[in-house]
Amino acid sequence: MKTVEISVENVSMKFRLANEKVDTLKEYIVRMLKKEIRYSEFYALKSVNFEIFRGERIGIIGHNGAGKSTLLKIISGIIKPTDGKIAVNGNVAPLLELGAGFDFDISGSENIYLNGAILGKSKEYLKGKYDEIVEFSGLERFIHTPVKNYSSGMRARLGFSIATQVDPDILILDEILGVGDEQFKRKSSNKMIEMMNSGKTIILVSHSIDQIRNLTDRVIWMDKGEIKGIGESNQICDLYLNEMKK
Ligand SMILES: Nc1ncnc2c1ncn2[C@@H]1O[C@H](COP(=O)(O)OP(=O)(O)OP(=O)(O)O)[C@@H](O)[C@H]1O
Repeated sequence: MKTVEISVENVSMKFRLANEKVDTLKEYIVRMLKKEIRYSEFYALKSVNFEIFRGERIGIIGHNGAGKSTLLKIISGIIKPTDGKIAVNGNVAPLLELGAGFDFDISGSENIYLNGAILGKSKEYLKGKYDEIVEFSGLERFIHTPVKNYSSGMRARLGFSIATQVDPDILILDEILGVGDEQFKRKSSNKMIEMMNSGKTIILVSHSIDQIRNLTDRVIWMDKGEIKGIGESNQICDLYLNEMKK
């Protein structure tokens, strides 16, 4: 029997957009206190419903601004929807904001335990994975240095290594992007492709229709915050490409 791993029920995400341009923070605060700023409501997602089963590889496609990243952030728990329900059965490694949970004042080594705990892993488990994480990151020499002294590329490398080496149940990717320098980019892309073929539940957002066809089983096509199509990857990609030609 298929096990539901992620269920998204009537999920909407409303943002408030300021109607006027305000140049400085001071002006913004003054005008906000005087209630001079008018907002309009904008739905990045509107009553979205679907289920994802364990072990499925799901692609999400759609134009710029269709709501794809917003949906990934909601599934990852980075933001909460303004309406609807989301249930995730398993631990999620969102490769969206790498190292988002890092504490900059403590070392890379300590952050492995901190970030690993955020991903739902015990200290004992992380001890067993520690050497692999450090080795994959290639940051052996700097692992006891505070993260505030890392370059952004070094932080991304450590974040990527933790997220992928802790064996997450669900992997969420906004484009298969390689992080870090050229050598690490190749290594990280290969790692992602290996994970995509490993039987895990995967959600991949991509503008590359070839990548979506090759790497996913089912596709959700988002359009202006709503699901325009959901089904077998080749079928939905064909519909999407046909619509592009119009
Ligand atoms: N924090 C926010 N505040 C206001 N509007 C937002 C916010 N985040 C996203 N949006 C808006 O929500 C809509 C959907 O954005 P989202 O990033 O989910 O689109 P996307 O499908 O991932 O686009 P792309 O392909 O360009 O990455 C866009 O119109 C965007 O401007």
